[in-house]
Amino acid sequence: MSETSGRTVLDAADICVSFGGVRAVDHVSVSVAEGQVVGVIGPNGSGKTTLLNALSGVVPASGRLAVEGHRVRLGGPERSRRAGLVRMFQQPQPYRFLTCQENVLIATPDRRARGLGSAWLLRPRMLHIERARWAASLAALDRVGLAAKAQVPAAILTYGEQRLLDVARGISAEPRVLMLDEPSAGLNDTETAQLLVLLRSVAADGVALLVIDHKIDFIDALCDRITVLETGQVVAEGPPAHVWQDRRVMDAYLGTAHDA
Ligand SMILES: Nc1ncnc2c1ncn2[C@@H]1O[C@H](COP(=O)(O)OP(=O)(O)OP(=O)(O)O)[C@@H](O)[C@H]1O
Repeated sequence: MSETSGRTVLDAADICVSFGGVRAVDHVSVSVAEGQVVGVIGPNGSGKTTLLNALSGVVPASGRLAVEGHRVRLGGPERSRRAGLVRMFQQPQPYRFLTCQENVLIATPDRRARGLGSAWLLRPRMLHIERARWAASLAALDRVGLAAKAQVPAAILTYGEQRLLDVARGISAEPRVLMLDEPSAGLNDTETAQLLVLLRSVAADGVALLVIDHKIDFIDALCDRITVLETGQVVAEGPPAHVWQDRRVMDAYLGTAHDA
């Protein structure tokens, strides 16, 4: 793990989300550089998922969002997606009756020329593009260790494999920012360690990662920086070693043993 000094890819400032009288996210700012992994931790109900929802455009939010220096208007999932934000959910969400490869293929950007002219006149080119998409989908499955299961239905994968399939789909969507909500949930220690290596390799490709998780060892080993939320507000931020020294974080995560 190293703290990168790449250019900023995700820059979110002053993000606020309210549900009726509840301010779920309260003036939260977070930025992630190219190749960097930023963790978001905090107690249940502290606003972590809602922050990701705001950045993905699926809940009404105020504040400013920029991806690679380009402003993205909040509140539109398509706008966030077009800007390069890709979101993975708490529960793996494969299409259960499609094969693993088909699951990845439908997450792959489709750059085919459209229209009747394209369909016929550009046929050789389209075939070439389709072959490349199929090869890329297999490469993504290989990268997460699922190449041997490319042709089996997603329904028969274990829970851990479904998570890996989700990561393969995320990578194939060519994200600039990959946002993961509790990716290690339900994984055993070996699977969690494999996921850590995989996510670091995705970051090494230059993708900016924003990761919510409750497993502190996983977050500590994975992240370059950590943002800690409590009741919707940032209460600590910085490299892991700095954040773990924060008294509020110690109280919340390490109990009161440090007082002894
Ligand atoms: N759609 C919604 N409608 C009303 N309130 C909501 C909604 N979504 C979240 N909340 C509230 O917003 C606050 C933050 O919830 P959120 O799910 O973002 O927390 P979290 O930190 O992700 O929690 P957890 O770790 O349990 O997933 C909570 O008080 C929650 O009840």
